[in-house]
Amino acid sequence: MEYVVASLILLAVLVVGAIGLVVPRRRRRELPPTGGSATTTLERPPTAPVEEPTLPPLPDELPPLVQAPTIEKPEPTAGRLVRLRARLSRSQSVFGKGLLSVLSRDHLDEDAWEEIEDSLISADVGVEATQALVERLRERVRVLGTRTVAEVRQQLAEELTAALEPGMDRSLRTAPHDGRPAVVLVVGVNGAGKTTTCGKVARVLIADGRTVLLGAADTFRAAAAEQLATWGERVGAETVRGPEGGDPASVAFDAVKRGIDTGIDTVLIDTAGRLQNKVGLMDELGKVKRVVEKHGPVDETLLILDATTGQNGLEQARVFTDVVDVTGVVLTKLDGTAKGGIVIAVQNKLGIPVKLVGLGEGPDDLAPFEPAAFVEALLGTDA
Ligand SMILES: Nc1nc2c(ncn2[C@@H]2O[C@H](COP(=O)(O)OP(=O)(O)OP(=O)(O)O)[C@@H](O)[C@H]2O)c(=O)[nH]1
Repeated sequence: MEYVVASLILLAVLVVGAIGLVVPRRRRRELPPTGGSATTTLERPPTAPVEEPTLPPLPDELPPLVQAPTIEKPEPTAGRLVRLRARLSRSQSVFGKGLLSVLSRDHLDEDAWEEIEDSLISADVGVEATQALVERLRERVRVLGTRTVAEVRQQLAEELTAALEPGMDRSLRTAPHDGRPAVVLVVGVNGAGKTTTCGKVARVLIADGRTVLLGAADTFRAAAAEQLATWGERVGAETVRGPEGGDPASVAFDAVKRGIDTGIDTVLIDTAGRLQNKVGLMDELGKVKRVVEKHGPVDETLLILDATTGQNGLEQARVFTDVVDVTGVVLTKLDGTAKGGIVIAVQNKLGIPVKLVGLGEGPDDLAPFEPAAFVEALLGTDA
């Protein structure tokens, strides 16, 4: 019995001992390595001293948030009419091919002279101017007797140039004076090309080193002011605008004031298109001019005439001339008509010089008007 009790005690001791040996081993396997230490201290890994991030230095001028529009560099104006001569191709066929081929016939009888008159009238030269021109030409041909094509061409060119009154002053009064900008008022019927002409003239002036401000006195159409401002952005000219439907005279006044305050050379004022038979609108135009003139006289009032409207344009012109004292005509869209003779009619009837001609929709398709170069372009080189 004593042996049994002793064996049981020994067995119990062995079992406890065996458990004691096994459990710590299992625990050790489950625990993460402690580096020999019995206690696990959560230490951060050694770190380098925290440094403030260093920002690169700011540039003197911050780049603009919105990309500024690229300012365009227009072509020089000198010789533009010659460069754009091909645009007169429709008129060229009337003058160069039509007239010259008749004039070069061996015998110029009454029928031939009538044909010549008809061609000139259908090219919008106007009846009176045509008759005067044909009379002079007949006389020269009669006196000269024998005629070569070159001689006839020369005589026709001289007569056409004379009819264009080359002695007229065609300079644009755009230079600042008396400490204030020159003011140019741009007028005409709807769609004649006023806004486009303002933009083209601004380009020319800026290319010549002038500073320009645009006044959007067309307050009827928001799109018109927008169109003008776009031209301004493209060439680097500020545009003064007013609220839609606002008083155009007040916008024009503000534009000139701003031009004076900022020392601008030339202020170009674009007005709304108006029909010459709308009395209220014509009165309004008169008001625009009077209000602007509180700052000083308007230097140039340009009437924009669409060449494709032909003799109708002359009627419009007369009414505008009565209201605002037009100092120069810009004949637009000559590229789209066979009636280049309208230049002669305009000057002949109105006694106002054509100063500029529009020969396309492109930004540089505006040329100073030069009678001799214009006639050369009309007659063409191959005649
Ligand atoms: N072919 C041609 N088109 C031109 C010329 N000048 C202007 N135009 C075009 O004629 C259209 C009318 O021009 P605008 O400048 O808007 O005319 P606007 O007189 O200001 O018009 P409103 O403000 O409506 O009175 C546009 O499509 C121009 O591109 C030109 O010399 N030749």
